[in-house]
This record gives sequence, C-alpha cells and structure tokens, in this order.
Amino acid sequence: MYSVIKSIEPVCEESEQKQQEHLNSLTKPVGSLGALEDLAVQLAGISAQVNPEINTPGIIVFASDHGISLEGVSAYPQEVTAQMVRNFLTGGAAINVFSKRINALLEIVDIGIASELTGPQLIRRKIAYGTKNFLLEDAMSEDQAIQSIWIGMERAKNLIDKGAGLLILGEMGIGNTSPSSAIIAFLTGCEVETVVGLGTGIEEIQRLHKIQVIKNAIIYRQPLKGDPINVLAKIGGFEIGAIAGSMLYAASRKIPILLDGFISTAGAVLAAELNPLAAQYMIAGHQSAEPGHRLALEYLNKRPLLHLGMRLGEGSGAALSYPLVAAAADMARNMATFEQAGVSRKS
Ligand SMILES: Cc1cc2ncn([C@H]3O[C@H](COP(=O)(O)O)[C@@H](O)[C@H]3O)c2cc1C
Ligand SMILES: O=C(O)c1cccnc1
Repeated sequence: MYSVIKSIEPVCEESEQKQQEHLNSLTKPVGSLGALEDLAVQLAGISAQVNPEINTPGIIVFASDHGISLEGVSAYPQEVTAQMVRNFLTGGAAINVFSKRINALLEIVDIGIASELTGPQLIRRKIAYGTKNFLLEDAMSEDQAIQSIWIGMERAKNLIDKGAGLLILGEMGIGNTSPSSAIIAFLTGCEVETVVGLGTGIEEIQRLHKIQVIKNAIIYRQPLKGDPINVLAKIGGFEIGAIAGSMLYAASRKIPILLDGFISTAGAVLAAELNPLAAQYMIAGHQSAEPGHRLALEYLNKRPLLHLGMRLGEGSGAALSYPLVAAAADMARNMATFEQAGVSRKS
C-alpha cells in the first residue's frame, strides 16, 4: 500500500504546456472553450501525453454501513444500504442508468454492509458488518482502515486492467455523510457547522443534532493530525477508505479521477492527505448541495464542472459530468488547426 502511495508522480508539466500550445493552434479564438481547455490541459498532464484518448470510464460503488447511524443522523434506516445494493445489482438505481448512458464498466463492492448479501455481480470484500459507532468508540481498527484502502487499490487495479481509462468512485452507505463531515471538518479545519448538511433530507433540528454528534465525536476520539490512517480509523468509514485507496492507485497509474459528491470528496481529501500529489489527478465532476462539498473542493483547489443541486452520491454526479471530460479530450484530438483548415489567425 505504501509503495503505491509513494510511487505517485507529479503530473507532466511539459505535456501540459505542449497541450496548451496545441489548443491555441485549433480553429477557435484562443481560450474560447474556457474550462474545457483547462480540462484538456489537465488530462495531458495526468497522462503525460499530448492529445490523450479517454476511452472507457470505470465506476466502482463501495457499499458499507455505519454504527453512527444509531445516533439519528440520517433520514433513512440502515437497512436501506443493503436494499439499495440489491437495486444496484438489478439495475434500478440512478447510477445504473447513468452508467449505461456513458457505457461505463460498473462494479459494486460490499466492503462492510451490516447484513449478508450475495449475488453473482456483487464483489464481496466485507471487512466487518458495518463500522462501530464513532461517538462511543473508534469506527474501526487501524488494521481495518489499512485494509479498506488496500481493497480500494485492488478494485481500482482490476478495473484499470480491464480497460477503464478514467475512474469514478461512488458509494452507498446510510449515515455516511456523518463520517464524511467529520473527516472533511477535521482535515480541512473548517467548522463542523459549516460542513454538515441535510444528507438524505433530515430536518434542520436534526441537522443541529448531527452537528453536535460530530463535534462530540471529534472531541472524544481525538484523531491525530498528520496521521490519515488514524483519522480514518477513528472517525471514518470503510467505503471512504476504499475510495481514497482507489484514487491513490489511479493516480499511481496516471489515470484521471472524476470526483463525485460529498462522500467521494471526503475520500479525496483523505487520499490527498496520504499523498498531496494525488490531488493533481482529480477532476471535480459536480458540486453537491451538501454545503461542505464546496468547502472540500476549495480545499482541494478544484472547480466543479456541473452545478445541478444534486445530493445523491453513488457516483451519479461524476457519471453525468463524464461526457464533458470525454468532449475535452475529443476536442483536443479531433479539431482542425488553423493551418489544416485554412482559417486565418487573429490579425
Ligand atoms: C434510497 C437512497 C438511495 C441512495 N443512494 C445514495 N444515497 C446517499 O445517501 C446516504 C448518505 O446520506 P445520510 O448520511 O443522510 O444517510 C448514502 O447512502 C449516499 O450514498 C442514498 C440514500 C437513499 C435513502
Ligand atoms: O453529495 C453527495 O454525495 C451526497 C449528499 C447527500 C447524501 N448522499 C450523498
């Protein structure tokens, strides 16, 4: 695990520069494609190639349960995690629909669902039957935290080896906006009040309770600054560790990572804590309605492509933004230059 984390290289500045020069030679006013041009330049830096091709996207949905859900922090009961995973397996969830739309490779992983689930399509990597309630005890042991990151790496390797040229990390886990809020507040230094939102749709009074639960949990657990494994173990979740692991692995293979919403970005913040270079490989797909998402993206210095007011997770917002990423790569590869098309340059 640590060898993967250490092996991440900075993105290639020379490819970025050459890509920018190439974009400036294409038949459009210089800079007129705005953020799409920045995206094309970033893709060149990530792949260390000019005009890289983005082929098949890969989506991994990590599903897990959370002991903290006993504290009344979600609008839905814990059994919805397993029920939704069944829905993923039969193709009825939002991520199934959006994944099909972009012809993605889609994989569903049980990394810690509280009940027993089987199915030929389900990848079983259960670490435990849910995390512990981190208001009362550490969410998991440090060994389990490392295991979650390791599983994320293993699944990312599997999908990249199968041909995924870009990774989207999604999740399902009732209660998981709580560990995500705790991790983001703790690692970014933002106030818990500004990070915590309505999740699946709790009332304002319940949000105030959720804030108090998370504040107390951080005080009781005393996560260690500068020790991301300790932070994950004390106030995290199995799927958040796996998301971080997949992201770190993708970065080590120079594969772009398309961030989804609040939980996916909590994994991203954790990954960046393990190696800040990983952030260079991340693209923000959208900005979720969860207020802490904007703060986490700012911390990672990422500008989201879409603002659709979504607050679903599963990888859904990232999947919807994928066509823009693919279009940026296509634009760089396939547009004609002024010379090729016989178009006059700026006078
Ligand atoms: C039917 C249903 C489908 C979902 N798909 C994603 N989530 C999202 O909501 C959950 C997090 O919100 P909280 O922390 O408030 O529980 C996660 O499972 C997340 O993936 C869903 C939630 C529900 C209810
Ligand atoms: O932004 C997200 O990913 C999100 C927000 C609320 C609930 N579930 C997921």
